[in-house]
Amino acid sequence: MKACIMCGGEGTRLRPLTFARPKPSIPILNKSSVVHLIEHLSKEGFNDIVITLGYMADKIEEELGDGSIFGVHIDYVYEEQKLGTAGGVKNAEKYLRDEPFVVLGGDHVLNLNLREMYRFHEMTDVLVTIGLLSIDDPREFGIADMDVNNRIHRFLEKPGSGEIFSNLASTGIYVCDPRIFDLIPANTKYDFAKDLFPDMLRREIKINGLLARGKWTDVGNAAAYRQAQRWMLESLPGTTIVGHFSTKDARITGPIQLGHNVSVGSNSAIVGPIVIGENTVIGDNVLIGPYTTIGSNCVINDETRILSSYIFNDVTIGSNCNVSGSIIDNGAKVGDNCCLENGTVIGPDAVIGKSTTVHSNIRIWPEIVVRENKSIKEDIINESYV
Ligand SMILES: CC(=O)N[C@H]1[C@@H](OP(=O)(O)OP(=O)(O)OC[C@H]2O[C@@H](n3ccc(=O)[nH]c3=O)[C@H](O)[C@@H]2O)O[C@H](CO)[C@@H](O)[C@@H]1O
Repeated sequence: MKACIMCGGEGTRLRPLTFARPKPSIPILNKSSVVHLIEHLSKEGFNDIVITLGYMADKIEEELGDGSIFGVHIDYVYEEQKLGTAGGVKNAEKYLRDEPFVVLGGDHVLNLNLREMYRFHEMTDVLVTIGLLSIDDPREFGIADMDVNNRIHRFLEKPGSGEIFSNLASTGIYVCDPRIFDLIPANTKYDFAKDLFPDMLRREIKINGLLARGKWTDVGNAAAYRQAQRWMLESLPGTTIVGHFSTKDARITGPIQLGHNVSVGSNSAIVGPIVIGENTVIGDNVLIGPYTTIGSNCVINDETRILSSYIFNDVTIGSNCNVSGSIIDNGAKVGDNCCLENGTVIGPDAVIGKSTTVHSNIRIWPEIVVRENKSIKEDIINESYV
């Protein structure tokens, strides 16, 4: 079966994490999210994959190659200009002309039964079946009004208040018949949700919906990213500790997944679910709480507390720090006695001077150097803000 993954977007809402990488390459459990997606597709029998690329195309292509290590075959198509979601898929038409195919976003994290959705679509004569989920606040999504026979009668992209006629949100996962290409203009910016679906409904061309079962999120912003990490950590197997570590007397409670050569100092406590990459060094009297991932080659110094945070590779955190609900990108350095409050996002290679407090939901851009003893209350996007 065929799948098309849209990876052309710039991921501006996830800055500063998308300065150094495209959105699908942001790590979940220390592995690019698009790798998890390809592994899921492979498991579900979608072995023939085409990926549409735009922003930082080479990063994704380098990482995935021809797909053989994941048991799939991958072709790539490139967007010279922004083509939107449907326009991007139209650009891949030559790979998708001969049988129904599923379309997904490169930032999707899911365990949905896609094969079931594909089979459902095959039993109908419609051009597109939209995967729908019931969501409490669907304002960030397309919403659909669907009848008991799966037919969609209304569709509205990102409804404003007073326009929310349904909480059935489009997952942005579509099973399409190749005849759909006749409805999408070539080399033109054109979206499934903003252009194609409203046009089809206007022309009374049938669209089906299917209530998806399982977990799904798109990693569109930092909050969704944290949720995706949480889900994936919850799926770590039982009480196991996988991997190699050395310690004198640390208390380690699973589930924990460790890379090679992790060392944990004296009297430290690590409480899973947690993933730690290789060669990471954790000092004495450190507490690492549940729902945390730490990448490779990191150093966490003595007396520090890290809770529900996602720390990428080559990061150093000083001693006696409090890090809660934060995301810290590659190569960043946090000095001693710092406090990073919930929702902090620190860009790659940024430096936070010692005894600094970063207030909730603050973002610090790459390579910024914050001096000592600061209290950071607004986003730092260039040196003059520090
Ligand atoms: C307009 C559109 O389709 N909206 C849908 C999209 O919104 P959403 O706002 O999430 O759409 P995005 O702009 O994130 O684009 C979705 C995907 O398309 C890719 N992309 C985007 C633009 C582009 O020119 N090239 C490209 O490849 C992005 O990398 C991303 O993977 O997904 C939501 C679910 O997640 C749905 O509820 C929305 O109905």
